[in-house]
Amino acid sequence: MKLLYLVLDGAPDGLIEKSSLRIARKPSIDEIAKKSVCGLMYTVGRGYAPESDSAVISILGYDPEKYYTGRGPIEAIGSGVELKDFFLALRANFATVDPESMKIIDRRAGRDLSSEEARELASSLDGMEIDGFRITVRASVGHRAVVVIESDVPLSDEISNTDPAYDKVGHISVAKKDFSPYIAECRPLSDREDAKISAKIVNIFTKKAVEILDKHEVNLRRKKEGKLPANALLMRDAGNRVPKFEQINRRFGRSFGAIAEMPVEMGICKLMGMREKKVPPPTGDLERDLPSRLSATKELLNEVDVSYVHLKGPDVYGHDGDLMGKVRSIELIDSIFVRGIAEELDNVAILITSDHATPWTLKAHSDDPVPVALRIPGENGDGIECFCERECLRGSLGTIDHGWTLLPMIMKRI
Ligand SMILES: O=C(O)[C@H](O)COP(=O)(O)O
Repeated sequence: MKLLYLVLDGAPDGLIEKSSLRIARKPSIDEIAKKSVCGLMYTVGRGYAPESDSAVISILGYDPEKYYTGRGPIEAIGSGVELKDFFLALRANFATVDPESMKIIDRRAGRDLSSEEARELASSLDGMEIDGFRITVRASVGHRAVVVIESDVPLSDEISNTDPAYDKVGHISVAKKDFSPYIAECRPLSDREDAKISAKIVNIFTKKAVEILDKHEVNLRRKKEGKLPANALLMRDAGNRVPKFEQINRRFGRSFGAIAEMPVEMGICKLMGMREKKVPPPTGDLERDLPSRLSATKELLNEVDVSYVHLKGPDVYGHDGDLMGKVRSIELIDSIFVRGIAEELDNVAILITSDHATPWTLKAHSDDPVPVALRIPGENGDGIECFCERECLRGSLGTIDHGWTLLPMIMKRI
């Protein structure tokens, strides 16, 4: 039996009264959930407020503690950057800072940076040399970018983030509830010489980037237009190795395909050997974007056994603390995407879940468990009323402590 694996990025808000999933009018999703077995899932593990990368690796069946090597290399691959033998890759955000004090005014430069503006800004930094190391800077979607330090010798990834919103716990980065609003000094996390070198390059690059970006014509124009300048790069999740996954098709004996909107998810799916079904980059307007996701999914369902579809929408509103925006994004996913695909799913199992919670009350990822609904045609469901945290809490799947156990269990059932 085929499977549609639908991930609503950041949709959950936790077991709170005003949960977007509870408030949103989503008849198509709720209809599926009613016929599903349901539960709650800690996508990485209890106590982790994961980023999308470790969470997606986990819900695709791979323990991130064993496989995860940092977001940087994954974002680089998802952004089409060629990684040579020795490198250090970091996820970056174009952000707005006070260039004197390095105080962060907005971690995402107002979230209105166009991909064209980001590309122009990235190209002003791309190819910079620092102490003989060449720096590649590649813009991806909106405020997101990747920085790759190329080297002839191995570079250590044991360095801290300059983005204060995320902390490294081992290799895995977790969102912080509170943080000091300044660009953090990159620190070596070991006393090895190569960690000190990596940290030094990152700090020099960070300062040079602010000098160059603050004077860049794109930012002079943005300031004139009353927009925030994207005059800094916040960096996080350094990695010097590409994760090696057993190819997912071989692992589960089924063909997998992926539709995703962000380089990080596309990078993971590419590394697992999934067929990539490209869609236009998100415009920030779900009504405009969802039809192309829907048509691509209909095609993918005919091409592979398991279609992994990762929709970004709700996460953005969670980060911005916008409850009604988040509710609206879920309602649009329901009315355009899920209602549109429902007629194709008569003999297809569907799994609906999320990679992590991004509570609008927190404006960040949280360690709350995410709801799971698995509908297998011909099998009875739990009859829950609505796809949300509280209803799924009482589902027959119970609480799944580690997301990477879910897919292996499902693949045995369908
Ligand atoms: O949108 C993304 O890339 C991440 O999910 C959140 O990252 P940000 O907090 O840096 O925007």
